[in-house]
Amino acid sequence: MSSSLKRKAAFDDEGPDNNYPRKLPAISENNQPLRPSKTAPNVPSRIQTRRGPPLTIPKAPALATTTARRVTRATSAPPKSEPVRPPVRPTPGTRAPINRVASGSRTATGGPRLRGAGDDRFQALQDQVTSIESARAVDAARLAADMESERAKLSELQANHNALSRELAVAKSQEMNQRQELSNASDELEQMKRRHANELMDLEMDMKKKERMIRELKDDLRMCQSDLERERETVTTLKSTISHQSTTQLTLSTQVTALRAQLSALQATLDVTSNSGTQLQMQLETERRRVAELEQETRQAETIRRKLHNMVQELKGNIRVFCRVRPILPSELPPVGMVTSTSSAGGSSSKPASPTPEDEEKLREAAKAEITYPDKMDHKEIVLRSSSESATGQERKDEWAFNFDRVFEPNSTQSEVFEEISQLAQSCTDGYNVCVFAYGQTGSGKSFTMEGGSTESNAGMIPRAVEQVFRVSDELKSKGWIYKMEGQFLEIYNETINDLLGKGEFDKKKHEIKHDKSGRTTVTDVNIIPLTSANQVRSLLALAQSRRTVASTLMNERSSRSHSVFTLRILGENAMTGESCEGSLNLVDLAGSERLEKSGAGNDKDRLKETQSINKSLSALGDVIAALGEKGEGKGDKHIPYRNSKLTYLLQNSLSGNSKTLMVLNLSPLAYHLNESLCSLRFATKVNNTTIGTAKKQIKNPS
Ligand SMILES: Nc1ncnc2c1ncn2[C@@H]1O[C@H](COP(=O)(O)OP(=O)(O)OP(=O)(O)O)[C@@H](O)[C@H]1O
Repeated sequence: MSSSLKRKAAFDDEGPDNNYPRKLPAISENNQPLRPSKTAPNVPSRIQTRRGPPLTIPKAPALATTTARRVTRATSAPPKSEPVRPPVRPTPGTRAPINRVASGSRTATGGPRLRGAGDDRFQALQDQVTSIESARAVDAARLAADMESERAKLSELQANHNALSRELAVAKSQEMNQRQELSNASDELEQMKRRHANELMDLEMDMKKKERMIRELKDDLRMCQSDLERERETVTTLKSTISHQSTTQLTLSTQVTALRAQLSALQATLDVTSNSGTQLQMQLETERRRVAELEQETRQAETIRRKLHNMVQELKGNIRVFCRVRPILPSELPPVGMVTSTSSAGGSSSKPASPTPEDEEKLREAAKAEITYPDKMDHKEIVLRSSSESATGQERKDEWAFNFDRVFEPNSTQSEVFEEISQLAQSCTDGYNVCVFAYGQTGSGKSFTMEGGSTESNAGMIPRAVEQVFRVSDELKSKGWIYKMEGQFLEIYNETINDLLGKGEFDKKKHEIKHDKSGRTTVTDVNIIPLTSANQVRSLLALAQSRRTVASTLMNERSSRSHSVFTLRILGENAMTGESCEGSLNLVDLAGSERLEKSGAGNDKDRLKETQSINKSLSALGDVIAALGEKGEGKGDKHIPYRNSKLTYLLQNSLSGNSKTLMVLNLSPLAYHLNESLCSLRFATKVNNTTIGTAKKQIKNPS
């Protein structure tokens, strides 16, 4: 049995589904009642009670016995003789007959009515009891024997039972041990599982870490491979370079050897020449001193050149006049069809024909005033002619000849005009005040001469002069001169000064002209722009022009009805000689000089005012020039009426003292403008004959 238990425990332990110990069925500590022995089915309860726990459940006869015993105690008399009936053996489950008899006897004892029958009955019962008693005795003996055998069996069983109990106890303790072991093992297993899970987790983390490391290493590897590839390429390049250089080195080392040989030869020569070197050093020193002397002489020569240049300018006369006649413009030719073509037969055709080149030329000739330039050498003379019919019907021919410092024909270029002016522009870097006027009637070419067109070739006097000043100042840097330049651009319209480089608030701001004792002229509240390049000046001129154009939409052709004055101030210092100078270049585009009746002002009040103020300022200019001329002729302390107009007052310092003034007289080539041209020529002659300086010009051809 213990082996079977062991086997069961082992099976439980080994069972595929039983990972955990299964609770074994409880074995009762108390002995279970054994099944009733087949050999002693009706053991009386009394015997059983005496000898231990009953082996069988007491049966009905036991009850009958109890009842009989009670009856026996109640009646001590012996039962009447009656045929003994065999005792009725109660069959299991049958009780009623005996009970009924017992209860009937109890009732019978209570009443006299039942006494006779009862005695019989009692006797019968007594007999019965006796028989039962004897049967019982037999049964008891048999029972005792059965009991004995049962007891023997029982003790055998008991022994078996005890043995089994011991085996069971052993098995139990073994099982307990095994269970303990099992529980320990399962605990251990649990711990192992936990450890395993932790280790697994650690391993997974490790693995992830390692995978990451692998990835990084792979990346590194890739980079290293590309680096390696590059390095390999570099190495290849370097190898080729090295091989090339080793060839070069070989060549060079050969050359070095050759050069060393040359060097030693030269060393020998040097030794020979070193002696003469000392002599050359001395010569060099002498030459250096000579150079310094020459430089000093150059500087002195520069100062002398300035003086001579000034003298030449003075000898030419301080106010010089150039006359320039502009070409006829295509727009000034008479409209096509006005002249009958000469090629048309009979000349009577009323139908207009397209003009031939000859006709064009004739048209041009007819429109042109008769102007000639007889002095082909010096270009100083201009002659105007006109033919008209006198009152008597005779043809009258008039001729006017004028002499100026230079006359420019219609085909002359801007650069040719500037060539003559450039010396004046240079004077202002020498510290002189220079003033260039453009004078002439409206449309005669003043603005073209002063400002010019947009291309390089037709740039006017202002941009060219500025460029020249910058160029000369650059050249003079080598002689120690450093120049600073600044510029302003003003307009005088109806005797009001406007700042063309300001905000364009024309005729609103009040500007005043001031002269200080050092001969410097300033205008209040105007923008003075530091100038750094000729290009910058060009854009400033364009800005001024645009401001004037804006204003002209309000005031109708403002540019021809106002004077414009561009002033470039130059401050120079020579650190070598310690000299300093301050000069200015005033470039003036005067308003149209036409007379009142020609101006077309008529009843237009504004035009009338404009023309009057133009005339006032131009005649004031004439008066100033005349007064200066008289003063120059030595007519004492002649008053110069500078204050008569804003223009003359502004240019006061440029018209006197060490100023060099040039007037460019612009003339229209049109026959229609002949009279205006003559007026301008007369005014210019007056100016030209004025000498402010030491030399006086002769009047060659008074008109
Ligand atoms: N030497 C020249 N060569 C070619 N064209 C010229 C010359 N002089 C003037 N012109 C042209 O004649 C026209 C009038 O010239 P400009 O405007 O300079 O005259 P102006 O005297 O300044 O007139 P305003 O007094 O109205 O300003 C312009 O179209 C100009 O281009």
